Amino acid sequence: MKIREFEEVRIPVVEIFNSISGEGISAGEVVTFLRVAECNLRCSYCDTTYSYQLSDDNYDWLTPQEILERLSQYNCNKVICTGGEPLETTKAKRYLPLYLVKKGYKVRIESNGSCPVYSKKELREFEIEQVNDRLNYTLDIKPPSSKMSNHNIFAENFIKLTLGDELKFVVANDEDLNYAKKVIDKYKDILAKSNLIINFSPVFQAIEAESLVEFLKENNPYFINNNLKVRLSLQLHKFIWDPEAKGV
Ligand SMILES: Nc1nc2[nH]cc(C(=O)O)c2c(=O)[nH]1
Ligand code: SF4
Ligand SMILES: [Mg+2]
Repeated sequence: MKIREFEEVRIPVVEIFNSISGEGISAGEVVTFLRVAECNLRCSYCDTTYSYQLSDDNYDWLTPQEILERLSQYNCNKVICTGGEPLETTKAKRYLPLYLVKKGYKVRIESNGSCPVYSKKELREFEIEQVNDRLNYTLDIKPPSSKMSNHNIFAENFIKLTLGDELKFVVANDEDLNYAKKVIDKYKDILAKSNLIINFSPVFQAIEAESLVEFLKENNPYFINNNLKVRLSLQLHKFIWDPEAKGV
């Protein structure tokens, strides 16, 4: 889709709010969240089911121009595009993060890892030559407990990631940890080369953060030997606010 065509579409927006980024590399930074509707997955542990409950009162169908107007009220140049799934390939919402980059925002995309990151052609269509640090990805890798692990995209996406990008394993049990280890081992060379950060994040209240720390300590020699940057990531927003709260 070209930028001109994109300017004519409407996008289902669930919520826009300022908060601190709760997870990963950007944790603790004040950012504007832009949550688009709909998701191609149905994870067992989804904490944003309201983003895909199809009812018109849940979303506002906004034009790109209206989204820019809403964003400008938040006075922040950093946007986290989340959902739902922002990168679904068949939907116009896929191009919203590129549009925001084009308009001068620094954008991080929180994707479920089942959709391709942008191709060079898509960047060109939005008249973006070099993204540099204006566009970063946080890609989930869905483990067995999510029941969605057959949707993961691996090498084709990993190869396009660079410094400032990150992967996130949201894990609930030992089976998930073993799965994560296997994925990391299989793709360790690409992962090390891409300079990204690999986050381990516990499904809220499903696995003790302490046992995740044990896992990271145990596997640290392996991570170091393979030049992998691995971290624990807790969802700060679940500690600061009611874990069920929206818009935080
Ligand atoms: N504070 C805060 N940080 C977040 N990081 C990722 C979020 C998401 O829902 O994707 C999120 C969220 O909803 N709130
Ligand atoms: S990918 Fe994210 S929004 Fe979609 S079902 Fe899974 S947890 Fe929920
Ligand atoms: Mg979320």
